[in-house]
Amino acid sequence: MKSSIYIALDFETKDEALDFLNQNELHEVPVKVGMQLFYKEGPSFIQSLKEKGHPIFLDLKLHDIPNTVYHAMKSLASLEVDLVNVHASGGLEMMKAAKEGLEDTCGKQASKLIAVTQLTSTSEEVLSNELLINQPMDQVVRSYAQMAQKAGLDGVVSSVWEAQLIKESCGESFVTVTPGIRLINDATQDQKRIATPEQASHSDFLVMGRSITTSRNPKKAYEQALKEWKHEYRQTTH
Ligand SMILES: O=C(O)c1cc(=O)[nH]c(=O)n1[C@@H]1O[C@H](COP(=O)(O)O)[C@@H](O)[C@H]1O
Repeated sequence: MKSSIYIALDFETKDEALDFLNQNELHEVPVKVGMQLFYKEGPSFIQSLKEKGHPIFLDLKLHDIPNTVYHAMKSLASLEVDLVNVHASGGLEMMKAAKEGLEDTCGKQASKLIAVTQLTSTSEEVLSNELLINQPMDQVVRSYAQMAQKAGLDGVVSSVWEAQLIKESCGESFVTVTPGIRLINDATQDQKRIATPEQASHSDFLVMGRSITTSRNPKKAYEQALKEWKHEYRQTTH
């Protein structure tokens, strides 16, 4: 998998999503399909995106008992997308079951599996006051990432601000996927742990929705994000 930016297709219908991609000439770009569109349009939409050559992150964030997650992943495996995810808070056994479900269907060719550590919409305050987790965010994210690695997963979702710690703890090949990305001066909206593409030097993949999809010029916004991110890449790796 080449590092890239997944555009979050958080639209109401497949027609809206496809029009967005066509009108902005975003051909074959990596896309993320989440609950909003998948619940409405289902597997046939995934198939049509694949036929158009888009790499796909199917973001359904499974979180249930291990047996249910195992069978759900068996169903999702047959869609043969690039990336699927679960919530790490489902625990070690659930994550192992998710991986088994994928591999029992597709073997080593299965979709890559990643776990959400803590949502980028969760602040330190919410972590401690609502979720009653009394450890700093970066420690929680690190230990969920280590648990995901122990379960045999390929990587995790976190904010940009924990990506370096994850790489240090789990190794360079453990994949870091970071949403909560905003171009400079864009509104934060419901996100809490945001960063610009330029700050994302330890991310293997970025996920960007509204900064691109609601931009006046989405293609330009996408290219701008890639440029800022890759610039940072060059500075840190050479
Ligand atoms: O798993 C995800 O993709 C995800 C995890 C997370 O912690 N935060 C997060 O924002 N996301 C997704 O990433 C996208 C971010 O959208 P924007 O805030 O519009 O850029 C949404 O589709 C979210 O569902």
